[in-house]
Order: sequence, then structure tokens, then C-alpha cells
Amino acid sequence: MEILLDWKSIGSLLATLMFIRTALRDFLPPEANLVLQRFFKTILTYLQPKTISMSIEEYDDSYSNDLYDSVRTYLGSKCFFSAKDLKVSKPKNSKEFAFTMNTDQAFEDVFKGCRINWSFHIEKKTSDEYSGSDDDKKYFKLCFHNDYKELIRSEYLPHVVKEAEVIKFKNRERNLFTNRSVDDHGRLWSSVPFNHPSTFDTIAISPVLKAEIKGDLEKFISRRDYYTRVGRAWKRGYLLYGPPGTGKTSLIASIANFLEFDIYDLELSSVSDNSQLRKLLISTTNKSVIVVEDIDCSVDLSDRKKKDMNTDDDELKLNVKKDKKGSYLSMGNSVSLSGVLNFIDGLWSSCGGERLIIFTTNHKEKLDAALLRPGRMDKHINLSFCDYYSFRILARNYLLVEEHETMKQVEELLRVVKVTPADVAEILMGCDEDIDMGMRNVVREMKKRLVVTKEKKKVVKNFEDEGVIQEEKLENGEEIVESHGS
Ligand SMILES: Nc1ncnc2c1ncn2[C@@H]1O[C@H](COP(=O)(O)OP(=O)(O)OP(=O)(O)O)[C@@H](O)[C@H]1O
Repeated sequence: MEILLDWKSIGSLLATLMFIRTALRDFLPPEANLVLQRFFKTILTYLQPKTISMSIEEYDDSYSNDLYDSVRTYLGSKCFFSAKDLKVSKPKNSKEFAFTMNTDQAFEDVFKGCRINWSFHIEKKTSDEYSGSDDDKKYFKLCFHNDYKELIRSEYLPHVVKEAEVIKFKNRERNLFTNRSVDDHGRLWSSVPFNHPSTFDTIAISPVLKAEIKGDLEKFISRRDYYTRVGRAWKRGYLLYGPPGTGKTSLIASIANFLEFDIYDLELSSVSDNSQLRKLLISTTNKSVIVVEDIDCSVDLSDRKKKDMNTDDDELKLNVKKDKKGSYLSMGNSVSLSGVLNFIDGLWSSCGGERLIIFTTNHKEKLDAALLRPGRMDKHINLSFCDYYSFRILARNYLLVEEHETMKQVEELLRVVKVTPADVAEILMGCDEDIDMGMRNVVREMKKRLVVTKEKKKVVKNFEDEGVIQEEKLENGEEIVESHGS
């Protein structure tokens, strides 16, 4: 009954309003009419909701949107306490849990009196040149009162970016080398910390090589205009090769520290296809080092010539990977060699920022010539066994010693015995309070190896006489001789 009355009242109110409106229009002069119209318009505008929204998409014209990345990190740390539906994961090797908002969840943030409502959305995409037709459009949406538009632009968004950087930095510090970045790229990136201690001062390589690398890096980062002028991507490719334990990883950390670049450790064997590879690469930030370690084990790169003939890009899918001994591991990887080569060749031409791509291998000889040709790997850096100069750096780092009575002996032994800097570092580690013991242990280890080498040579000699010798190379590059006599 009450409802009926209400409807009746509304009806009569509307009728009255119509009557007044007609009366006003007929009896008031046009000027007064205009003023009244403006008045009603202002009231209507005032009554309209003043919330405005902005969306922050994952990709901006197919290129990754840095702001999206920052928002994800920022909200990840904030939403734990307030969002009602969270995704939680523990990235492999990470000590931390990662929280992310589920889709269509809301989270309210307050900044300088302004309430900001955040939500996360995923929409099915129709087709996209870069990321493939089945990719989803992901975006964050923020809604706030119109009055705070300027505050959001000039203060809140920069605040989000800054906070995200602090969070990322703390995560790196906490998780050190093993941390994988918590992102929705399938956890393919490992983020390497900025505070890795290896620098050009601590790395044990020859001074000539050190100066050469530093000079090359300095030249590279100062040549933005040059790269723009010649129309090439501002990138440089390094190939670090040498036996295990000679400092390839340490050199990468030294380079990143020197340039103050981020490091992305790309696990090629985990990338499912070329489009994912492309997407990952364009999602890297400017000023970054992209590392593909043990390239010879990641995909079967040596197979190129066989498969390259008369095949198109799709056919060129390599479904194998090898372990360090060269045996084939599980199938399923479908990153093509052409995918890798294409990205080296300049996928980033229009990305702007500088990027260094570093490949490492223990077996340079296994790499395809196409991968080694100039333009793809601008610099090949050989890291080898410990020489006297490198040893002195390690002794200084680990024992704080410049001179010692055994130095001469060490120098002579290093001429004939192959030890890696990692071997020496292992021996010296923990001997900083007993320098003599540290140095003695190094000498003892090298003498042991010398005896073994001499023994082996003797065996070779004997077996050579019997004609049943087969030479092989150990993985660490040390030549050994094994007899396969009957
Ligand atoms: N040239 C070097 N200078 C200083 N330290 C080194 C050097 N080479 C190796 N080390 C020490 O040995 C450890 C292992 O070295 P690193 O991982 O850099 O070698 P790598 O060549 O990358 O080995 P792998 O091929 O097995 O990955 C390092 O943590 C470091 O302590």
C-alpha cells in the first residue's frame, strides 16, 4: 500500500514539475530561462558520480609496460591484508611466498586522503601480432574521485613506482642468486641481485682483458646516438666461454655491477615456444643484462644446418635439450634456433633502451657458426685456468696477502698444472686467519695434480708402445688419457 502511495507521489511530483517547467518556459523571458537551464545543468553535473578510472595494461602497443610491473609488485605487497581472494605461490628456490590478487578482486589504498580502488582484470584477447591469439589482456584498474586526478598523476603513481623499486631491491637482497622474480611470465626469469659481490676489482682475470671489457662496456653505453643514427638496436652480445669454474658467472655479476644494470637469467629450456621467448624478451627493462647460461645445453643449437634447409620458421622447432654431458634430456622444448637468432639480430630495434646479451658455454666448439658470426656475438671472451696474475688476485681477496714465501713456487707450478680459479677459491676459503696454511694447501693441491699428470703421461707412454691409447678431453678442458686396452 505504502509503495502504491509512493509511486503516486512520484507521479504527481513529476506532473507538477512538468507543469512548472511549461509555465516557466511560457511566462519567463528567454534570458531568465537560459539562466535556469544553466542552473539545472550545474545541479545535474554535481549529482553525477565523480569517480574516474584509469587502466594500466600489461602491454603498451606490444611492448611491456613498466608501470604494470611496478603496480603488480606494489599491490602484491599490499593486498595481503585487505584483498579477500588471493593467489599464493612459492617460486622455486625462493624463500618468500608471493601473493597476488585474483581477478576481479578489489583492494583499497589510501594516499594523502584520497581513496584509490584497485582491481585486477583478465580479458580474452582476439588476436595480437606479438603475443599470439590465445593471449589474455591483463590490466589493473584504479578508480578515484575526480578531484584527485592531479594528485594521482603527479604523486601517487610515482609513489607506486618508487615503492615497487624498494620492494624489488629488498627481495633481491633477501633471496640472493637463487631468487626468481615473482611474475606471471611463468617464472622464467631469475633475478640476480644487484648486490652480488663480484666486481672488476675482485674478479681474477688478466688486467689486459679486464681493461678491454671495461672499455668496451663504456663505449657501448655512451653510444645511444650512434645506434639511433645507424638504425640498429642498442644492444651488444657477449659470449663467455671456458671450462667450468673459471669465472663466467662471476664476470657477469661484475659487468652488471659495473654498469648498474639488472640481470635477467633466461632459462631457455623452460620457454615453451618462440612467441613466449619474444614476449619475455620484450618484457625486459632498459639497462639490463640478459643471460643465457650453458647455451649448448639449453637447445640443440648445433642442429641448425640439418633443419634449416627448406624449412620455415614453424618447422624449425627443436624439441631437444642436452645435459652438461651432452646427453639428450626430456622432450618438449620448442624454442627454435631461429627464435634465438632473431632476437639477437635485433628484435629490440624499437625498444630504445640498452641491453647486453651474454651467452655462456663450456664448449664453444659445439656452437653453430651462425651463432658465432659477427653481429650476433660482438665479443668472445675466453676465461681459462688460473695463471699467476689471477692467483695473486685470489690470494689478495681471500687471504689479504700480497707476498709470501711460497709465491715463487706457486708461480712455477701454475705453469704446468691446470687449476681453475674456483678450485683455488675453494682451497683458500676459510683460511683467512691462517695465511700459511692457505698457501701451503694450494701448493699441496697443485703438487698432487702435478704427480697425477706425470703419472698419466707415463701411462700414456707405456700404452702408446702397445698401441691401445685413446685420447679424450675432460669436461674441465684438462687433457687426460684413458686406456681402453683389452
Ligand atoms: N675468475 C675468477 N675470479 C674470482 N673468483 C672466481 C673466478 N672464477 C671462479 N671464481 C670463484 O669460483 C666460484 C665459481 O665460479 P663461477 O660460477 O663464476 O664459474 P663459471 O665459469 O661460471 O662456472 P660454470 O661454467 O660451472 O657455471 C665463484 O663463486 C668464485 O668464488
